[in-house]
This record gives sequence, structure tokens and C-alpha cells, in this order.
Amino acid sequence: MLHISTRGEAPSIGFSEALLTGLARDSGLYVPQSWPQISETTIKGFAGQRYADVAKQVLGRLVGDDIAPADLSRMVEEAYSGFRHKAICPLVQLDDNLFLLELFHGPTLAFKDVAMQLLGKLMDHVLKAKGHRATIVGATSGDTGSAAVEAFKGLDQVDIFILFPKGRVSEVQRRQMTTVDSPNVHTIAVDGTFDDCQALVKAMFNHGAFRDQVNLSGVNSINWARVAAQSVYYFTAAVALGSPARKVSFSVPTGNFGDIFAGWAAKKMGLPIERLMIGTNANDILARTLETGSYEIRGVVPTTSPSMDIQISSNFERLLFDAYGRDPEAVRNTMAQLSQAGSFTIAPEALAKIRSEFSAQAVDEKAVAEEMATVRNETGYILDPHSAVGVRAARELLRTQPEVPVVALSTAHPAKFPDAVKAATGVSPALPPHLADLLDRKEKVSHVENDLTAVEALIKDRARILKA
Ligand SMILES: Cc1ncc(COP(=O)(O)O)c(C=O)c1O
Ligand SMILES: N[C@@H](CCOP(=O)(O)O)C(=O)O
Repeated sequence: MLHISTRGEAPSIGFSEALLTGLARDSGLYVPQSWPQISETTIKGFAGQRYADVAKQVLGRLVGDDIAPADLSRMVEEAYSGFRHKAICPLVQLDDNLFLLELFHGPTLAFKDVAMQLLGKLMDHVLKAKGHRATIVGATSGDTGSAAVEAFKGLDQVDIFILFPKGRVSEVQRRQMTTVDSPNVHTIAVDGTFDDCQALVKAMFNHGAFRDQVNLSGVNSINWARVAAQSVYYFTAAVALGSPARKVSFSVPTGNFGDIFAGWAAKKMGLPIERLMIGTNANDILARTLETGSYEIRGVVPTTSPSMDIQISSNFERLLFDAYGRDPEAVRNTMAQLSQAGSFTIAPEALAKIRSEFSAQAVDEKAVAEEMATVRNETGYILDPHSAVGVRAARELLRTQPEVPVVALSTAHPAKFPDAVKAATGVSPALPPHLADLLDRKEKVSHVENDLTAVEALIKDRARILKA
């Protein structure tokens, strides 16, 4: 199984190389050269199977020959052995035809664990087989960072550096990153937004000398393996509701477009998804784009769902690649416009393709709080603010297609965002026992201005690969 860059000017590579490469050398994103197909019969057979067993089958097709099935199977089992729910990603019914897919039963209480727990094991395995070490750099608006730190802490083959926007993540999110005491973990608070952190990471990948010097690797959803691992729960959820005989829609609280692109990947592999709903918070660039066809960057506003406070939605490039009939030149031109003018316009045919598969709904702060309160009052269930965006957007889909069940992705545990949850519902959600003393743990964090040279200097000073 080969992977190609959305910009068409980087070498095509196998799964293991894509896993280690992160951003392609032409600044594009890797995707499978063609979508592996999973037959209706196989999908039907997923019903009643353990999450890990479905994961082995879906990922087996995406990994191809690159990793031996026995190794993949062992790593999948290990990755999901620490989840606090036996179903790994259980479904909960909220209302007629409205379901929640709980993705927060991993160690750091957000959906990122589902992919990251596996990614840590896959990278360690591939690096050891090659006898290589790597330096991982990641940008986070709160959840990717904590999941990555948890998954990679203590590994000999890697050092991990996580950049987060200073003062723009919740206290629980920050502490989940900064209290991990491991010699290979480095957290860096950057004076800026998540988009600034993500731009720094991409700039490091585009700085060839630095990239090669530290053997740079990435764990953001620019890394195809992240998206691949996330596609599994679309299968388990849809099948639990009667797929493939019954079509199901998904509503996904969206920022960097990785999670919803995983749904698109599942659909391209054969899962009969009716519609994919992009739920945004007040940072509504994607909702505006679907409405107008014009992607226009505005300033980021802080919200109660900080992990979605994003303007540069990296994985949208992967969707544009498909919408433009996999024409890398169209993607290159589009991305050049974005970096020169801060905006681009989608060609009418490509836009029509996107609109035929995706819907979008912006959910403002008032509606997020109302949704948390409504769900608490009507069902007793406590949503986190990100999941509330997904549920609110799901209701919009149900208004137009009430007969099609909608699965809203519940991407974080409410205890990660206690202030917003308390304000909306009056309830103070408790952290699970393994994190009960989080607020008393000692923090270790560096501060850096939003400057590429400063960040690279810090990494070069600490990366063990340069000391060996
Ligand atoms: C809790 C939560 N919900 C939703 C999102 C948005 O997901 P994506 O960036 O994959 O669109 C994020 C960040 O990625 C998140 O941390
Ligand atoms: N919301 C994310 C932002 C980074 O997204 P990623 O999926 O590309 O890693 C976060 O919580 O860090």
C-alpha cells in the first residue's frame, strides 16, 4: 500500500514511512494511493466483534504488508488494554435517532487516545526495527499534546516536544502535559495561538537541515497513521446501529478536520455513511467555507471548547485533494493562495462534491451552553463543550433527515473542562481516580516566544539524538 502526497511532489511511500514522516517533503499530506475496499459482507461481520478485532481488520488493510499481522495484532491489543470501558468506544442513546459515541475512555480523557495509544507502539516498533531514533514535535490546543505525552513517555527511541498556546488550554489539559516527569518529554508554552504552534511545527518540517538533523517526526493529524486509526470507530458505531443495511450519519466537532476526515476515509473504504456534519464553535471558518465556497482566515476567538479554537484546518487539504479528483496541482495552487492571501476559493465542481457529502453548522457560545444544560436537564448526561457542539450540529441534521440515525462524536470527558461545564449545568464533573491528584502535581514547562529560531534552538539543546 503506497501513500501519495496531496501536493504530488514528494516520493510515494509505504505505511511505516508515512508513519515516521508526518508532513510530506513538499509540505503536502500523505493519503493512501487508493482507498482499500471493505466489502459489505465483511462490514456486516463486524457486528458483535470486539473493538480491537475490528481495528485489526480495518487497519490491516491500511497498513498493507508493512507490519506483520501478528505484530499489528499485539500492538492493537496493548493499545486498548488500558481503556476504562470494555467497549473502548461505547455508544449511548441520547434521544430518538440521536446517539453519542464516547471516545474519552482512554488515559487522557479525549478521543486522541484512541489513535495515539496505538501510534506510540507503532512508532516504537518501526524505529526499533530500523535501529533509528526520532524527535517528535507536535502542536496542541490541549488534547493531542496530553495524549501524545502519555503515549510516548519513557520510550527510548524518541524525544517528544509539545508546543501549546500559553493561557489558551484548560488547566486540566495543561497539567496533563506539564506534570509528566519523564526525561524524553518536553512541553513548551508558546506566546501565540494554536495556529501559531501548528505553523511552527510545519515550518520545522519545511526546514530541511533541521528536519534531517533531529530526524523529525510528527504526531498531529498531519500524520496519516493518526487518521487511519481514528477511522475504526466509525465502523464500530455504524455497525452497532445496523449498518451496512442501514445508513447512518455522523456529526463531528471539528477543528483540524482530522477526526471528520477519518469518517470520510471510512466512507471511501465502503462504510455507507449518509452525511458527515462538520460542527464548529464560534471559530466557524469551515462552516463559512461550505456556505460561501471561500476559505477566509479571521482572528481566533477563545471559546469554552478551546481544542477547536483553530483557523488553519490542516486536514481540509486532504478533502480538497479528493474533491479536486486527486489533482495535486489544484491543491498546490490552492495552498499557495492561502499562504499568499490568507484565503482561497474552491472551484464550483469541487465545492458541489463537498456539499453533496458534508454539511456544516457553526454553534456559538450561547448554543453550546444551552445544549449542555438541555442534555443535563432532559437526560442527566453531562456533555463537555466540544461534544455539545457535535450534539447541537447533529440536531440540525435530524431536523432535515429525521429518519437517519445520527452519531455525534463525544470527543472529551467533561472533567477536562470543569469551569465551562459547571457554568452551563451547575455540575462539577470529577476527574477519574487516576487523575484525582492532578491539580497537586508539580509542573515542568518551558516558555518560548513565537519564533522558529528560538523553538529550534530549544529542541536542539535537548534532543538526545544530537547527544548520542
Ligand atoms: C475535544 C476535542 N474535540 C474536537 C476536536 C477537533 O478535532 P479535529 O481537530 O480532528 O477536527 C479536538 C481537537 O482536535 C478536541 O481536542
Ligand atoms: N484539537 C487538537 C489540535 C491538534 O489537532 P490534531 O488532531 O491535528 O493533532 C488538540 O487538542 O491538540
